[in-house]
Amino acid sequence: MIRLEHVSKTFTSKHGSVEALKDVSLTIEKGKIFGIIGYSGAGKSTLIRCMNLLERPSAGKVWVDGEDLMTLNAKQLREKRRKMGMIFQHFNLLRQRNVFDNVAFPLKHEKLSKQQVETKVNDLLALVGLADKKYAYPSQLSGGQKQRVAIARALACDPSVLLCDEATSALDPQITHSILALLKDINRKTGITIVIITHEMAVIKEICDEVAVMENGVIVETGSIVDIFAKPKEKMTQDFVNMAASVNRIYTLIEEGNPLTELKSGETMAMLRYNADNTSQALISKISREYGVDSNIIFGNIEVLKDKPIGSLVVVFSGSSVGITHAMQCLHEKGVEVEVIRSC
Ligand SMILES: Nc1ncnc2c1ncn2[C@@H]1O[C@H](COP(=O)(O)OP(=O)(O)OP(=O)(O)O)[C@@H](O)[C@H]1O
Repeated sequence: MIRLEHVSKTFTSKHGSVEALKDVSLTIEKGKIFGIIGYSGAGKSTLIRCMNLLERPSAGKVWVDGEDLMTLNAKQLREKRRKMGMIFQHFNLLRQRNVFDNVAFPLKHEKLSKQQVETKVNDLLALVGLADKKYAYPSQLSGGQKQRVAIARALACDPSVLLCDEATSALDPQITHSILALLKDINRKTGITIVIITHEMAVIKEICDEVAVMENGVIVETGSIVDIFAKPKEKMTQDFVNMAASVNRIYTLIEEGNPLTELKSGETMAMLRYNADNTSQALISKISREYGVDSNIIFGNIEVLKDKPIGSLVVVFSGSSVGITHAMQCLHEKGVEVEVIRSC
């Protein structure tokens, strides 16, 4: 388990100081895949680097598996970090060493025989699907293959935690998918805790159990992936959720003045977010029957997250203004989040 308590980090230079983290508290349960999302400069990298003290917090405590990292001396911290693997956006492989030597590199402190190292590295390369690239050099590998080597190297000392700093940001969507599938598989097989920082909600959606949303050095919202996608509370979270869904195109279409988004007098356009608890109910027919409100669905998408259907619809309601108000109230009472986009 990772626990941050009131962690702050201020960078000071001759140009002034930057408060990269402001009183951040966070608990990541053992065995979870935990995502941290935010725009550039939100403080994500600083936060993940505080988890293994690559960055030392200016204030606060960092607990990993019951140990307060801030109290460890340099040697103890080195030991601890060996149990906390880390991978990076640009892989950070040793260019002059082949794949085998890159993966074997962290094992030099492990007091293993040559044969044991050989077996360990072969097992890790098999795990990441690179058994046939043992003698290749990083320059001979694709981006996805380099990240697989980095993952094997990060797992060499059997860590309890794997920290992923924008690990898929340099990869195309298909390779990103395969790397995330690999991380998920490793999490399932080994029970390792995985922390992922990213600016892409698609990454969070594909792999994480829980997510924290960061803005200006603060965690603005945290929760299970299902709750965050179904009921995002903060504006920043809503923006990220919309970004991952095709329904967010509605805002671009409105800006572009697309005829699809034009409303007639008395119409209201709304975003409806529904979750597993209300997807099976015929709510659109219900509001039509009970309040005489027609619903024209402009966009819709449904996802299955953690085996639960989560969906969003962009709908234009028409009917009497009282009817529309009651219809939206009724949807809200049934657990559907209703956000009015525009009315005419
Ligand atoms: N070593 C440093 N010295 C001074 N300021 C820093 C340092 N590292 C980060 N910062 C500042 O701290 C803030 C948070 O940076 P950080 O890299 O943690 O954000 P981020 O969310 O990871 O952004 P990105 O996605 O662009 O990497 C930024 O304003 C950044 O300029």
